[in-house]
Amino acid sequence: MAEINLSKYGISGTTEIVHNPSYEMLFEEETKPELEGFEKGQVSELGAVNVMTGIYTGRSPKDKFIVMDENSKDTVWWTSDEYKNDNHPASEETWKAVKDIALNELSNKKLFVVDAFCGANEDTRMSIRFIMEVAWQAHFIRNMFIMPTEEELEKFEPDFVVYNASKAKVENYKELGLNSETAVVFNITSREQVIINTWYGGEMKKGMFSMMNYYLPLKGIASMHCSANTDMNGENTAIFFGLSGTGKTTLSTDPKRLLIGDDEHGWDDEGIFNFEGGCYAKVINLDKESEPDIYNAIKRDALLENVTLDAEGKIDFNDKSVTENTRVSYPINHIEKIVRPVSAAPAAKEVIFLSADAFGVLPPVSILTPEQTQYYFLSGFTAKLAGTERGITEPTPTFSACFGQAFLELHPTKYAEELVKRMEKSGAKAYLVNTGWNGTGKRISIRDTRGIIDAILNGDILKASTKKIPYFNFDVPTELPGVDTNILDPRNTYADASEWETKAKDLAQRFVKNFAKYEGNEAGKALVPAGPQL
Ligand SMILES: Nc1ncnc2c1ncn2[C@@H]1O[C@H](COP(=O)(O)OP(=O)(O)O)[C@@H](O)[C@H]1O
Ligand SMILES: C=C(OP(=O)(O)O)C(=O)O
Ligand SMILES: [Mn+2]
Repeated sequence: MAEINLSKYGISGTTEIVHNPSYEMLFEEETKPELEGFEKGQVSELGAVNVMTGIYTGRSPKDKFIVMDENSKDTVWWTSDEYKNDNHPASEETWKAVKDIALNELSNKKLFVVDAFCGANEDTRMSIRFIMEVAWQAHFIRNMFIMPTEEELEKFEPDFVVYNASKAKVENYKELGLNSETAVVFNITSREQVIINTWYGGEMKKGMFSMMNYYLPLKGIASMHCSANTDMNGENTAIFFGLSGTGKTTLSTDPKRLLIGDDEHGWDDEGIFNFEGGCYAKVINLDKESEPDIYNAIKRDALLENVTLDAEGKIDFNDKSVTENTRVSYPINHIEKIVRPVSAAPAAKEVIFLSADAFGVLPPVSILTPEQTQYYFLSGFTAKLAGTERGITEPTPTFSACFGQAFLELHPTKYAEELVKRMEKSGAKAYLVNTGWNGTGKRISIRDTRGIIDAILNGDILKASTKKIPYFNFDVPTELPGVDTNILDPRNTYADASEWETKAKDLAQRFVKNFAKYEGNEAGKALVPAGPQL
C-alpha cells in the first residue's frame, strides 16, 4: 500500500498511521486494555465487539451544515421559512474554523486512515479517505463502505476526505452560527466533511449518502433511501424506501431472495446498485427465531453499538436504557443470500414505500396508481421512530420527503423526477406498506408485513380482489395468503369504525396541508387530485 503523508491535509506531528487495517488489526486495536471511555470495545458472547457512542446514539440533523459558496448556493436545497429542512448554511469562515478544530484534534496523534468506495458502480462511485483517531470508527467504515481490492488501493486517489474529530467540541459555536458544540459540516466544493463531538457511527455513513444524493441526481441517476433485493435468479428486483426504523433492513433481509443492500442505492441505466458494502441493523428486541439472518450476522467482525452487555459479554437485546437505536454493522457477506460479487441487479419492478404510521390510519398495504406514487413519494408520510434522531423519544409523525428528507441535498422534486423516469422505463409498480400501527394500538406484526411483501413480490397481490379506502382512494386487497384478513381494511382493527373515520380525516388534512409546498408549479398542482380528498 502506498505510504501516505497527512501533512498535505494540514495534520501534523502524526506519531503513527494505521492505514487500511485488517479486521485482525482492528480487533486488536479496539480491545486494547488501556483504552478508556467510548474508545473501549468489549467482546460479546457472539464474537462481535460492542462499543458505546456516548451522548449521541442517533443522528443529529440539527447540527448538519453545508458550506454556502458560489458553487453550492444555487444547487443545494437550503432550509427556508417556507420549507424547513436539515440543510443549514455555514459560511466559509465557519468552515475554516471547524476544519481547524478537527485538524488540531487530529494532529500529534496516532491515527487511523481508511480508504473506501461509496457506490458499487465504478463509473459513479466516490473514493473517500476517512481520517480518525478512534479504532472502532475505522472498523465501522470497513464494515459499511466498499473496500477496494489490493490493486485498487495501490492507485487509490481520494476524491472526498472525511475528518472525524468526535473527541473535539466547537466551544464558540454561537459565534460561528452553529447549533451546538456538535457539528457535522460538508464542503461540497472542496469535497470534505468534518465531524465534531458525535461518535454515532451512522453519522459517517449517512453523511456520504447525503453527498451521493447531491452528486448523482445531477448526473441523471436516481439516488434513493431504500433497501433492495432481487429474486434467486437476480432478475426481479424490488426496492424498499423508508425512514429510519420503518423496516428497510428487516424486510429486505429475506431468505427467499438475494440482498443487494439495506439502506442506500442508486438507479442508473444498468439497474439498481448499492452504495455500501455492509448493513447497519437495529437490534432492539432482536429475536433469533424471527430474524435469524440478522442474528447470525452478529459474529466476529460485526460491530455492535450501544448494546447492553454484562461483565462476561452476555448480550441483553431488550435493554433500552442507553437507547432504542441499538445497532450492529456488518459486512454484507455476513448475510448468506446476497448478490455477488457486485451488489447490483437489474431495474426494479416493485417499488415499496414503507411508512410507519403512528396514527393507525393507513392500510397495511395499498396498491398505488402512478399519480399516487408521485404524491406519496413527495409527501413521505411516516413516523420518526424513537432513538433514530436526537430528541426523538416516541414515534413522531412526520412528512419526510422521499422517505429521507434529512439526507436530501437537492429539492425533493428532483428525486421524484429521477425515480419516475426509471419506474416508467422498467414498468415498475408501487405499493404503500404501513409497518406502523393500526386500530389495535399495536404495531403491525413483522409476520403480517412479511406476508404482504411476499404477496407483492410473487404477484399474488395483483390477483387479489380489492376495495377502495375512503378519503385516500387507496386500492387495497381484501385477502392475501399468509396475512391476517382482518387487518387489511384498517377500519376493521377499530372497535368502532367511526374512530378510524375521525383519525383518517385528520390525517388527510395533514397531507393536504403538507402538500401545499409543492403546489407552486403546474406539475405539483397536477398531483393534488391523487392525494387525499375530504
Ligand atoms: N411490521 C414490521 N415491519 C418491519 N419492522 C418491524 C415491524 N414491526 C416491528 N418492527 C421492528 O422495527 C424495526 C425496523 O428497523 P429496520 O429494519 O432496521 O429499519 P430501517 O432499516 O428502515 O431503519 C426492527 O427493529 C423491527 O424488528
Ligand atoms: C443509520 C441510519 O439509517 P437507517 O435507520 O435508515 O437504517 C440512520 O438513520 O441513522
Ligand atoms: Mn436500516
